[in-house]
Amino acid sequence: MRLIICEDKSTASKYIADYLIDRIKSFAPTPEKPFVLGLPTGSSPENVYKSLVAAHKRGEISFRNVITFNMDEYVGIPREHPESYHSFMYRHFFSQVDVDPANINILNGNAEDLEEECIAYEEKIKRAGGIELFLGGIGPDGHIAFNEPGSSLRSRTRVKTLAYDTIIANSRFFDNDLNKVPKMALTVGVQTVMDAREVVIIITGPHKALALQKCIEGGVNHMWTLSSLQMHPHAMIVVDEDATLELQVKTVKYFKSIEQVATAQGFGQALASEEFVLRKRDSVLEKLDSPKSPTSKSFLAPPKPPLARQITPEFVPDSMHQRVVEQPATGLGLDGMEMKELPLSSMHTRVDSGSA
Ligand SMILES: N[C@@H]1[C@@H](O)[C@H](O)[C@@H](COP(=O)(O)O)O[C@@H]1O
Repeated sequence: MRLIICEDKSTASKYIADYLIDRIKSFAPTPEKPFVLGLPTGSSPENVYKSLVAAHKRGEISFRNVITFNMDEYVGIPREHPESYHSFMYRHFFSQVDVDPANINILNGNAEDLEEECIAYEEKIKRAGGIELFLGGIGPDGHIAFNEPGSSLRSRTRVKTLAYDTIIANSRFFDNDLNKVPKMALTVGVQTVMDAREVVIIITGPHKALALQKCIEGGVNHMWTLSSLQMHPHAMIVVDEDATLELQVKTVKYFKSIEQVATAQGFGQALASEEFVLRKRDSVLEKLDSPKSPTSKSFLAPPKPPLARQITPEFVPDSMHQRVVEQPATGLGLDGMEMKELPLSSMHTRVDSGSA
């Protein structure tokens, strides 16, 4: 893992925007070989989008051959709602760059079948060749996308009920009214993020310092879902100084020193070769297209027949003894034991009357 410590939020955002531009340019995407980019919402990436838009307007970067997959979306608020993640993305990014609308993917929180929507999303990511780079932010409780504390680290795209902390944190976008904040969302899973070839996370502000500390210095733990990144071969967390407040001095020194050495030696993120990635992508597509491949619907449990309620039988009061089935006298007693085996002696005869 790399931890890039920047002076403040705007430097951190600029660092990420420049990094993304370099990555996309050196990938040289084409319609046949698009760059697949995972994207977040939230206040943390806003300045990243601003820098990307500015670079695009200066003619420095094109998103024509970029396919995007957003991390999450609320369930049950209209797409046009100003706080839906659809609106956020169009406002801050998509409407200002040359991304092809057909290449934009955002979960539909109003889908008729939410479960199917999530399964189809996972399959779409696979068909696009997997995510090349997933950009993300975190909540103050260390959640990534909407993978709240306690989420399985193997989770995939699904419906998620939001944690109370998240509802409080996000109420600032809903007139500080908890009742207006949606209580559920669709989100990519921790494993969906982990499957990306590279993950870049932005964390800024003192209110996220504890989460950063838990995620970097603590163990891999489902209560701080970002900590799963410890298992990712190409993870980079970009932070401002304030976010490092809870880290040990030696942690900060270590990460700063490895970056200094990397800069001095002229190397950066060491990713697997492109050839390797393309080979892997082809084998995934082959599997998906094989007749044995589970289609989206077959991941679901077989449809259950509708609940048929039996008509309640008429209640006819009777006396208890009528319900006892009369047994023919067989000479059998309890549990089919022959009567003669039962020790039917009176208690006093069983008392050992031996010496007093
Ligand atoms: N689902 C989103 C997360 O993807 C995002 O990382 C988080 C942080 O938002 P902010 O950057 O505004 O603190 O907000 C929401 O919970």
